[in-house]
Parts: sequence; C-alpha cells; structure tokens
Amino acid sequence: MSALFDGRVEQGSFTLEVSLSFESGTVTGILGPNGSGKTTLLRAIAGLTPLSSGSLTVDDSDWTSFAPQDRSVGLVLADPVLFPHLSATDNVAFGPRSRGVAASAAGQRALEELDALGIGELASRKPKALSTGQAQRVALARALATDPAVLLLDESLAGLDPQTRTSVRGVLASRLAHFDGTTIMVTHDPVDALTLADELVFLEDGRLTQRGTPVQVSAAPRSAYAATLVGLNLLPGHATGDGLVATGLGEVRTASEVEGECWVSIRPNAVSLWRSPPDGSPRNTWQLTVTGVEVLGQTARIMLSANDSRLVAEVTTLAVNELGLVAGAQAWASVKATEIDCYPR
Ligand SMILES: Nc1ncnc2c1ncn2[C@@H]1O[C@H](COP(=O)(O)OP(=O)(O)OP(=O)(O)O)[C@@H](O)[C@H]1O
Repeated sequence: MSALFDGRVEQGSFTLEVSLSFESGTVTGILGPNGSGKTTLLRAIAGLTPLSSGSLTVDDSDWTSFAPQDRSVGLVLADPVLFPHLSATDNVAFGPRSRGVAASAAGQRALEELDALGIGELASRKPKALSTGQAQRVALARALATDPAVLLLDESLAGLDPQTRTSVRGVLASRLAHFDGTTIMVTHDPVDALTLADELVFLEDGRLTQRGTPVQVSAAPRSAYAATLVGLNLLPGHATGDGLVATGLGEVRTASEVEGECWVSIRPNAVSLWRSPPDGSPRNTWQLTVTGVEVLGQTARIMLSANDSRLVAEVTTLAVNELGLVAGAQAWASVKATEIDCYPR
C-alpha cells in the first residue's frame, strides 16, 4: 500500500502545495510551525477539504473525487471523540460494523484491538468511565479496527499528561509495528516525531522544506524550526535493570523506570562539558570528541561523538573558549540521572 498526494489546496489567503508519497507500513511525521498547513494536508487526504488542483492516489486507486466515507482512512484527533452511549467495544466495533462486518466478528476484532492497545480489561466501560488516556486508546483502536489504508493522527497524543503520553506512545509504537497501512502523523512534539516516525516531513507556509529520516534531519536540519526540533539527543538503548541503560555512549544511569529496548533522551542544555573527567561526580560521564561547534549568539551548540554515537551539548560561548572546544578536541560530558528520560522503543 502506498499513497501519493500531489496537489494544491487553497483556503482564503493560504495555499498548500506539496507532492508527497507515503509508503505502506511506515510512519511519516508531519512537522512545521503553527499555520504551516499540517492539518490542511490531513484534511485533504481524509476528503474533508477539497483539492483545488492535483490528485490523491492510494494503491493505484484515484481518491481525488471520493467522498470522505468512501476513503479507507482512520482519523484520530487530539481529543478522543467517542459515542457516549456505547461501550469501548461497541465504539471500536462501530467501524467494522458500518463497513458490513457481522456483529460477532466486529466485536471480536474490537476486543483484539483493545487488547493490542493494552486496555482489553476496559472493554465493557462507557466513555464517561474512562480516563483521557484510556479514551484515546479506544479512539486509536477504533481507527485501526477498519484496517484503513491510511491512518491519520492529528496531534493524537497532545491532550495527554506527560506520563500517560509516554505509555500511550509506547503501545501505539508496538501496534504500528504491525500495521500494514501508511500512518501520517502531525505532531509538535520532538519525542513523538523522533520515536514514532520513520521519516519526517517539514512544512513551512504550505510548502515542503525538508524530508528525511530523523538521523538525516538531525545531521543537516534545513530550517530553524527543524534544527530546534531535532536538537534533542535521542540514543537507542537497552535497559539492563536498576535504571541502567546500555547505549553507544556507554552505560547511562537514569531516574526513569524502563525495561527492554528504549530511547534515551537528553536535552542539549542538560549536558555539562569538562576538559578533564569531573572528579567523583555522581553524574553520568562520558569521554567524547568534538566534531563541530555552532555559535548562536550567547550560546553554542557543540556536536560530539563517541563509538558512532552523537551527542549535542548547548553551552555558553564563554565556555567554548575556556574549554578549548574546537573540532578534534577531547571533552568530558556529564549529565545528571534526573535529567535523562527514557521511552519504550
Ligand atoms: N477554513 C479555513 N478557511 C480559511 N483559512 C483557513 C481555514 N482553515 C485553516 N486556514 C488557514 O490555513 C493555514 C494552515 O492551517 P493549518 O490548520 O493547516 O495549519 P497547521 O500547520 O495545522 O497549524 P497548527 O500547528 O497551528 O495546528 C492557516 O493560515 C489557517 O489560518
């Protein structure tokens, strides 16, 4: 399954004009400043906003003139929208039922989807007896239960508190790993983008400014927005218990409870740099090589690497001179365990 959007949408004085392909089994993160056209793109794919010109093709079928209900699309918004009088199972079964699936098969499918999203035990609850995070899992299950060709997520995790967001992000990542359609996800959150998306698409003022994998975009962001967004350090790791995670930089001690494969995220301004190993520091400490220095007014971004892993530190420009931070120099980086977050991968 694949989709090709090659079109133009006019809304008042705003114009979105992009040509983008989306592969099956992948997650594409759509990013960009407010008003750049992200939601407009999703609405156009869902058939809720008409194209002024161009086309949308999904699996060799021309969807351009299809009504929304004739498109194989699942859409999940920031706020879960559920039928208040139906149980979680019936909410999820509604999609397959309305596509002609028999009641028992639709109910069975709904239970499987709820299980896959970790809320099988809440199947008989009505929406008013669900927390926001649980209701959003039901909304995700409902969108997935119809096996849509295209799953559209518009800030679907934005309404959740940080802890709930982390757990819903984890179950969503596991579920999407087995989803055959293509997922197109609008988000402002760097962690959502970097942990869930295979590819990132940046829009600005209705135009495509960059497309690439998170690693490609991090290596060469082409806009200030992209640079800030991917500024977050994100290292693949494997939790070995007691808050320890093995990463390319070495062992990382975190304050988060995490198991198995995970992402370790570190904000660049949480990294302290030293000329020699900080004596007796209880912090995580690693020796790295400076690979680049980017001065941005009073602060500087220092690119470092060790064992093929990269780390970005943000320090004052004064520190750049004091520590002799030039390409090729050795430096010690330290980060407090409480400044390190982990997310399931
Ligand atoms: N119905 C409409 N009529 C006229 N202009 C509209 C309409 N809907 C959206 N717009 C304009 O289209 C532009 C793109 O809006 P869109 O919602 O797609 O941006 P976005 O990137 O999703 O923004 P945000 O991050 O704030 O959600 C904005 O300038 C917006 O004001």
